[in-house]
Amino acid sequence: MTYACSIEEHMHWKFIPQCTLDPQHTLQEQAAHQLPRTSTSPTAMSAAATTYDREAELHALDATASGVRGIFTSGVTELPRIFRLPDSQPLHDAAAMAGQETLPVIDLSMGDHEALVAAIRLAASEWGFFLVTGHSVPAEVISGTIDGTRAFHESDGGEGTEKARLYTRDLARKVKYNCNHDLYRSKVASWRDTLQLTMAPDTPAPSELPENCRDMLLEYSKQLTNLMHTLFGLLSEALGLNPSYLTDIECNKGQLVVCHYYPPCPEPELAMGIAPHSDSSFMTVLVQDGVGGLQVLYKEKWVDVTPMPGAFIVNIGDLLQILSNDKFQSVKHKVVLKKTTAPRVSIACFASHPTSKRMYGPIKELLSKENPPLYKEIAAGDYFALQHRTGVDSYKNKALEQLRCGP
Ligand SMILES: O=C(O)CCC(=O)C(=O)O
Ligand SMILES: [Fe+2]
Repeated sequence: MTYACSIEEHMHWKFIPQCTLDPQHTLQEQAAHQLPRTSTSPTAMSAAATTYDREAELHALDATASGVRGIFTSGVTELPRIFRLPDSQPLHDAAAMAGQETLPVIDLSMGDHEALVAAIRLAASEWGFFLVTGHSVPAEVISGTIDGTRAFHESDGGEGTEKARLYTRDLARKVKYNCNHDLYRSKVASWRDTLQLTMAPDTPAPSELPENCRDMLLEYSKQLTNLMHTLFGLLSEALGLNPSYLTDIECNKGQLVVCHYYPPCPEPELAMGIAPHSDSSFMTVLVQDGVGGLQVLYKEKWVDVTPMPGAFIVNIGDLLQILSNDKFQSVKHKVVLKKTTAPRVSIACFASHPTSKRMYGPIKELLSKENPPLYKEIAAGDYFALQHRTGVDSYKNKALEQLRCGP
């Protein structure tokens, strides 16, 4: 969110007009076409060029309206420089020390309710991340939504296409497709395209959704609202509150569904799928296909989230860390790229409401003399803006730090 957070996207962006370039052109051709005369040449996109106009190349990529997938299908064999991580990228050093631990797996269908609440409490406080099985989302809804996402991203771009219709950085649009929500702000672009849908509190008209996965997305959104309702109930109980507490304060009122597509990358070790970030949501529920690449920071080591068919990955967002007064952790995660010929698809569903004016701070019932509030109150919408301003870096969460009460 920010992703580098998905939801942060609501808070920024200048609108870039759509482009009608011939999708058959390679990105290099289009870049050459659009670069200023003083710029290098088609090779400006390549890693070998010694000087390059980064801004122009970002605009050239944006203008294709075909994202990273368009670069991939143009047949590049070298990673374009806009995606190249600096040699000293410390995050890669940390990636080298991958932890052996595995994420907790929680079976929602286990009969013992107390044991279930205790398992959620432990996972949310120690890891901030866990897998859930035994949920009631039908397998065909999950696989259908993943397949629909893949089909959308692999459909043609260019004039008159669904992709061109949806390609935008306009914050007001509820349904948008683009490449890197932070393309013009981040130092390094990520090897990823995204279809983003604001599904609640106001659901977009079905005609706004991509045609090939419209029904699936509506069904997925409904199922995820129900799953999140269950999870918020368990998390409320894990905090010692009544089960409806978190939904009563509207944690499940907003929903953002973010469908990521990571094309195969020519030099995966030099690029990033998603830079390290924590989610500014209350909670995020993610499903991934079988490719893998998601890593979670646990005890200062990056731990792989190995794909588990049918399981959802749940993580606590910053706003729930605030509400819980640090009883639950919002943890950094990132996506590394695999050496694979298969694209990766993941769908993140954020319980978040970036325009909400409702104030959130540590829950009063959790506070005492021994447990004073650790954070100031903030409106949900303002928190997203704060995270946007402060940015994210590898280990610190600057937005949370700024909200922390003084010593
Ligand atoms: O693709 C993934 O596995 C992670 C996505 C993510 O972290 C996000 O959208 O915030
Ligand atoms: Fe995330």
